[in-house]
Amino acid sequence: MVYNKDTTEYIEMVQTAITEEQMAAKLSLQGLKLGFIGAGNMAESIVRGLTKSGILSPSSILTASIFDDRVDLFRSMGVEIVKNNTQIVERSDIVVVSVKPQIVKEVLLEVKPVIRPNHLLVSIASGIKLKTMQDWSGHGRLIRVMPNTPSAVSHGASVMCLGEEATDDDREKVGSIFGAIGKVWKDVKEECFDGVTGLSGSGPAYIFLAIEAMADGGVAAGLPRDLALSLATQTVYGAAAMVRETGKHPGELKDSVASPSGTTIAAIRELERGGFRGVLMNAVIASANRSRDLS
Ligand SMILES: NC(=O)C1=CN([C@@H]2O[C@H](COP(=O)(O)OP(=O)(O)OC[C@H]3O[C@@H](n4cnc5c(N)ncnc54)[C@H](O)[C@@H]3O)[C@@H](O)[C@H]2O)C=CC1
Ligand SMILES: O=C(O)[C@@H]1CCC=N1
Repeated sequence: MVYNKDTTEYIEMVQTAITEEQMAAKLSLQGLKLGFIGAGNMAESIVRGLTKSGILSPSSILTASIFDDRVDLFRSMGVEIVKNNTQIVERSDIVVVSVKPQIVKEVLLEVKPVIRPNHLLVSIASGIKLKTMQDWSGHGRLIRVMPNTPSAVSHGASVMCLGEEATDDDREKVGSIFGAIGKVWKDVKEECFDGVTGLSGSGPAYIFLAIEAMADGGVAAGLPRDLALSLATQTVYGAAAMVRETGKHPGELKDSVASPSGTTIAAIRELERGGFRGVLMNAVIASANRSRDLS
């Protein structure tokens, strides 16, 4: 789409520095109401990312919460708070089910009487399959998504899988929502979802742990705490950017840091002695197995 410089969309694009693609996504979501059943950490990350992207205004988003502090937090972001889960569905076009997997059945049975054919249900619950969601909700217009919390700062990783009655337009709309808060893989087979949960769903926590541990190492080596934490953070950020932007294999990039008989190879020897790679691999598998158990 090429914009005429006099259109309001073009002026808004220039003023807010959003891309043409983001503007097209924004226009496709105009007038849409997005409801969240479950106002927890992941819902908060999605809402923060969406608000930052400008693709949806906070007033187009609604939720209800059973805990006052969560209500206050979402209200402070400009989100509309309604009385209960039933009202969320009645007032929304797309409803994101963002409660713990153990609660999904209860909330779907609760809202089932007010689900209409025009509603699109999106589940982000780990382990709960599309078929199970369809059985509980009596609704086939479903999309399953596995996002992650870096969505809050526009660096999320989300994968999607369509239920049998979801349309191409549903796919594009949900793709635009999650694409506005990071990268999205729109057509991932449902059988990959446990592995995705183990890798990118839970993965930010492994890296937060690594950043904390590297900073602790810096402190142990005599650095001030704030410098150590800033350096650990920037090092992880820079390493991830290098893998992404050079397209090189991480092994090749690792080799370029490790000089013969130098400091890095001495450190890598310690990591290998501690089973670093095996531990990380096992962490991904443990999370994937837990996701499988939940289904
Ligand atoms: N936290 C994360 O990094 C990710 C979470 N997920 C999935 O997102 C879902 C939510 O996870 P979190 O946000 O971490 O959990 P959370 O515990 O922070 O949020 C769940 C929210 O649901 C609310 N809730 C409980 N019962 C309710 C009910 N009957 N009706 C309405 N709300 C109710 C709770 O008050 C809470 O605020 C889970 O299914 C999880 O598997 C998926 C990807 C990443
Ligand atoms: O810990 C959990 O169960 C959720 C799912 C993926 C990340 N957090």
